[in-house]
Amino acid sequence: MARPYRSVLYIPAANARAMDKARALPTDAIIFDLEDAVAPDAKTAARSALATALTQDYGPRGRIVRINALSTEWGADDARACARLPLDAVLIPKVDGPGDLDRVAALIPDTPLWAMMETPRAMLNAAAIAAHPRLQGMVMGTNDLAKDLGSRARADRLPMMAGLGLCLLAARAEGRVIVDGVFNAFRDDEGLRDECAQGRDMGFDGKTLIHPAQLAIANAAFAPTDDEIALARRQIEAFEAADAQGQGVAVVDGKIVENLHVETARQMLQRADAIAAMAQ
Ligand SMILES: CC(C)(COP(=O)(O)OP(=O)(O)OC[C@H]1O[C@@H](n2cnc3c(N)ncnc32)[C@H](O)[C@@H]1OP(=O)(O)O)[C@@H](O)C(=O)NCCC(=O)NCCSC(=O)C[C@H](O)C(=O)O
Ligand SMILES: [Mg+2]
Repeated sequence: MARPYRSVLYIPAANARAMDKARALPTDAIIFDLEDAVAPDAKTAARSALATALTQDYGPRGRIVRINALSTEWGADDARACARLPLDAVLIPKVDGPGDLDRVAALIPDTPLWAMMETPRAMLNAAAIAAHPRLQGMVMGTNDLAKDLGSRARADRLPMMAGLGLCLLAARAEGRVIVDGVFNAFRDDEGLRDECAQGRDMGFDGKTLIHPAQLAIANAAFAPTDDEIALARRQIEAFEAADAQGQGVAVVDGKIVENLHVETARQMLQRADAIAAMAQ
């Protein structure tokens, strides 16, 4: 069963207390961050603290490590350290194209790779990045993207829409996971709820988060609701009954249900099962 990624919490790898605390947090996955959340003079200590933290049990939570870019003085050592650590994926920042994945893949033979989608060039190369054979997931880096675009922050995220849409199309074309960017105002619950709803409507699997207070909102926003689950069950039941009578279409609540809707309904039930399994 595919793992859910409703909530993906960044934790600075320099913060041993927060990494320990995360073992009990209701997050689907964790990004242990060696990059932007760690100051330059704390990079080496953070790498050691991360190695210690990863000896602990994180239960069903996905363990993703964001390394520094290979163009920095820390990137290659980060990648070599990750090759020896128990983790589920390595997240590469500032990816511009598939060559950036090749270079990290050469240092880390087996672990799945994820790409930060946060440069204008990455938006234009999204299809090639998504098609890289080692890529498992994409994370939107909307802060860096806004910086490079020179765009203004807007509640409706209009300036982000072209990039978000291109990355979603690319990820879905290749069957990759894709997680939305962070919401910086971590005490603004209403703003976060709105942005999660927008990301969910667009098709993202979940949202990256910066504070534990954001977890419950993202987990709720990206999970199927009880109504959606009930409707999915009724659609499957109605379609199977129609199919048994040689008909290719059923009607539920005044709307047609065809094969493709049943596929969506089954995927939704699988997602609900995967979420329920996280809670056990
Ligand atoms: C934003 C913060 C600096 C706020 O920290 P703080 O002031 O300590 O918050 P609180 O006092 O409310 O914390 C309460 C307790 O929760 C723990 N905590 C806080 N944040 C986390 C976390 N992320 N994971 C786990 N636990 C966390 C505190 O330790 C407190 O615990 P306790 O002491 O037991 O009471 C801080 O939240 C933070 O550093 N957040 C992460 C920031 C980060 O990782 N930034 C980089 C990723 S975002 C990014 O790079 C975007 C992307 O690349 C782009 O371009 O868009
Ligand atoms: Mg960034």
